[in-house]
Amino acid sequence: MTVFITGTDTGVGKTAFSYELVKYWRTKGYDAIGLKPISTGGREDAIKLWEASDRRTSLDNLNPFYFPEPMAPAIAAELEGKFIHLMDVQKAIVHMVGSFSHVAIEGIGGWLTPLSRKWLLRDLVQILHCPVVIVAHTRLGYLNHTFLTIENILAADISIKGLILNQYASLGVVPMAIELIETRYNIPIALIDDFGKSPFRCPQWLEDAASNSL
Ligand SMILES: Nc1ncnc2c1ncn2[C@@H]1O[C@H](COP(=O)(O)OP(=O)(O)OP(=O)(O)O)[C@@H](O)[C@H]1O
Ligand SMILES: C[C@H](N)[C@@H](CCCCCC(=O)O)NC(=O)O
Ligand SMILES: [Mg+2]
Repeated sequence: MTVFITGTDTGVGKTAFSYELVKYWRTKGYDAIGLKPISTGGREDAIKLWEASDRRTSLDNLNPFYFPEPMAPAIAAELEGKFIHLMDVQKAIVHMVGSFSHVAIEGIGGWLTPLSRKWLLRDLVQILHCPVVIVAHTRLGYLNHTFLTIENILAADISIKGLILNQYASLGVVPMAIELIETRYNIPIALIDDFGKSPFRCPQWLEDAASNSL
């Protein structure tokens, strides 16, 4: 199975979640890998996913496009005199997806992050035809960001596997907040605590999807 891990913003826990998910899949015996096709401002995310993936491929395969400036890829690439071609990114991802049983592809920033003057992250996911998992950090304002993200994904006809409400304990996500999301969009939700406090538990809906894919 392949899932695209997107978020409501940068810094919401996409890497943290993808890292735990890939490690979990591997402990279950799946040949799983985490990809970070595009990164800016360093390769830390890619290195984390590389470690979770037991370095089953090279760092360059896992993270083929990287730019030093910590900005939107469209800007970081131009500052280097480069341009991100959507088809090149798609090709690099498809090559990896074909070699592993379980793949978590981490996006970059939020859902509409610009990859170039022409393309957004959404366009990449559209041509990949893979379902998304949305990670939302539950700091105040997350409901608005979550609704905006969900609505845009659905409008693009992309399937949503589920929503991760990350570090929910810090805000104390209340039952009504969950109800507001569930009744409006009818998507599976998982609450994820701080990994320092409690061990990772794979959301049941992701678990079911993973075993069904074999
Ligand atoms: N559930 C969690 N438990 C502990 N730490 C977390 C958790 N979620 C996120 N963090 C921490 O919060 C910070 C931001 O998370 P992370 O790097 O995963 O965000 P991101 O969405 O991948 O950001 P980017 O857009 O830069 O890729 C990191 O220091 C990460 O370790
Ligand atoms: C620098 C950040 N950490 C991240 C890029 C975030 C882009 C945000 C773009 C924006 O919406 O302004 N890079 C990355 O995930 O590789
Ligand atoms: Mg990240």
